[in-house]
Amino acid sequence: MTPSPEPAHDRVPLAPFWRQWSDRAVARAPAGWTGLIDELRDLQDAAAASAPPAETVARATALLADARRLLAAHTVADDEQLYGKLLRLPGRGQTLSPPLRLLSWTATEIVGEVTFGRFHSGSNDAVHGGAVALLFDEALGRLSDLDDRPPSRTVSLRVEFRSLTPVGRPLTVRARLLGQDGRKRRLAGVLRDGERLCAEADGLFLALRPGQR
Ligand SMILES: CCCCCCCC(=O)SCCNC(=O)CCNC(=O)[C@H](O)C(C)(C)COP(=O)(O)OP(=O)(O)OC[C@H]1O[C@@H](n2cnc3c(N)ncnc32)[C@H](O)[C@@H]1OP(=O)(O)O
Repeated sequence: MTPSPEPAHDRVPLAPFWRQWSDRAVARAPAGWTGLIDELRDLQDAAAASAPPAETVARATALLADARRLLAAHTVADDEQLYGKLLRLPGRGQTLSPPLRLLSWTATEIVGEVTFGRFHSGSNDAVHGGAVALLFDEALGRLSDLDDRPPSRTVSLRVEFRSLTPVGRPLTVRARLLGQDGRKRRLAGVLRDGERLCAEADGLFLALRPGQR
């Protein structure tokens, strides 16, 4: 696999399993679905950042309950859900972890950009450590399963927090495949704010056997 000539997240090569998984969700997604997910992400940040008066709390709670009832009327099994499966989109259509935008990639390295919102703040405008681990799981997992490699699962993830990870600024994440030994893939990642190292991680991913979920 050669480095991408025109880096763009939606051109990241997907292995057959993930391409099918993602394309099936794209085909079933109704018009406006990605707008709903973007709104949900903005809502999480707005809720985390606000200190509203009681009338606003009551109105927002009623609106949220309405939205929840509308969506819950269309609950489906995990296999049929759309959330998190749009792999060609930064954030892949989910709000658990902040959108990871892949800027460049080879078979053994990806570089991406991420901005944490207030929703992922732990305290003092610093990102919660668990959210940093979430980002690494996402970035290392994405590289682990890139190209034609069979799908894998994280079996071990170790994170070292080197300095505070700021909220609201574009950060760079770099993941590398260090080696493969049978089903085992060793990966490492770094998260930087400009030149400053915020955190680094190493992980072990295990390729699933055929039929294993
Ligand atoms: C596209 C979206 C990107 C997002 C990516 C997100 C990725 C994730 O978060 S996945 C979710 C979190 N991970 C999980 O839930 C995994 C839970 N674990 C499992 O399901 C199982 O352990 C599974 C299926 C991965 C492997 O089970 P199984 O096939 O029975 O493997 P098993 O025989 O136990 O182990 C295989 C080898 O790995 C080794 N191994 C297993 N776990 C570990 C570990 N934690 N540390 C070190 N080695 C390990 C074993 O020792 C064994 O080594 P050897 O072959 O040398 O004896």
